[in-house]
Amino acid sequence: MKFNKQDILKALETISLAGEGANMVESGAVLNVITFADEVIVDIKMTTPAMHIKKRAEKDIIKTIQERVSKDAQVKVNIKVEAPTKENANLIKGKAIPGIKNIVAVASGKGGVGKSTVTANLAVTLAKMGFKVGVLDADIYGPSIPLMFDVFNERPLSVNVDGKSKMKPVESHGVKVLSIGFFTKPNQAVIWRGPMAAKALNQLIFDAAWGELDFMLLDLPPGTGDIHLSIMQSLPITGAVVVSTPQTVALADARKGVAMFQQENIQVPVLGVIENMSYFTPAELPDNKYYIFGNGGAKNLAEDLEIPFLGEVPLVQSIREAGDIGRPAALQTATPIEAAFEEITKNVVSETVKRNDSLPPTEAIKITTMAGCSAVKK
Ligand SMILES: Nc1ncnc2c1ncn2[C@@H]1O[C@H](COP(=O)(O)OP(=O)(O)OP(=O)(O)O)[C@@H](O)[C@H]1O
Repeated sequence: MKFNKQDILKALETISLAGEGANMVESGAVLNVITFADEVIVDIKMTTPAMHIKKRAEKDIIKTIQERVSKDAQVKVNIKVEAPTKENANLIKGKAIPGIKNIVAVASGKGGVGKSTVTANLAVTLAKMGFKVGVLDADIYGPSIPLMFDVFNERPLSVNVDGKSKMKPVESHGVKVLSIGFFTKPNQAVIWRGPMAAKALNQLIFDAAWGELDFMLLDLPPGTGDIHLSIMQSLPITGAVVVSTPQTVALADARKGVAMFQQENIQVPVLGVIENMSYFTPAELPDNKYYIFGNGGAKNLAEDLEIPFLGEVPLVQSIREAGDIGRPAALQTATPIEAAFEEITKNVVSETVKRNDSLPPTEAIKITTMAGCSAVKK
């Protein structure tokens, strides 16, 4: 006996997949029906890999065909799972900026965890590796990058580029720097709404003569407020790095930070988590480690959220001192601090490359200088 394909389709029109209003023929879930002797093969596609929903669909199909067409039908159901394609998922938003290949936002949920310190050290390490680097200090609440690069008394000059006046970033330690702090008075609390901050930052990016950059690091304000939403939605951010200490309160805020980037209307890929102040090491006992804020918290968080762990930075007096005198500690050669930042920076570069590779070719922004990073050699 051979069954009629139309009868099978008619039977399948009486059932729908869980969560879908239309019947499975109308919704396009039924891909194909093949009948051969007493066999009926139904190919369907689903958007969920959930086992119990797959099982239920299979059971419903078999039951319906046997009830409505023939109880002798030997029904086989093939289920193909197709994840829904999210529009604009992980695409770079905003206008691409000529000459700037990657914008990496450095964020933290909690304040004071060392986000600016990490940004400054990442920047000088990238520059040492041969990348062209810029830092844009977007921390409107407490712009500390000018201090960390010893340029707090400087102001960007105006230069003429193709007949237009542009701001020339200040240069220090091989890194181009612009800060919102150059334009606000010291001791003045800045009260800005998100769109205002985003507009000011847009100017610092688009109306500045950055030249060619492999990486622009964006030092974000702490927290997860509307400022962040505006910045993320209006600037073409390649990816974000979240800095946290291993302390429970900082980790809880870092989790919120990651969630913010992964939010439906933001979708900035998270390149990973960096743990700062992982352990304290006194200068006179360099082999001793004291886990003041807890042990391994950020690594566990990264594992839990299934995002890369980019590395850890110890709490050492010289990092603070180096920041205060405006010469990031990673510039001190042949030190464990230099090695720690090199490791983290390599991881940031390789995660950026991976992220760019997973974009459609038209959107992909490639890094051209691969110096110092084995992970990017192809
Ligand atoms: N690993 C470290 N070892 C020693 N001191 C550190 C370390 N990381 C940061 N610091 C010090 O901690 C203080 C806060 O760091 P930083 O300003 O980088 O934090 P932040 O997260 O950017 O702060 P904010 O929330 O104000 O933006 C600074 O004095 C800095 O020098």
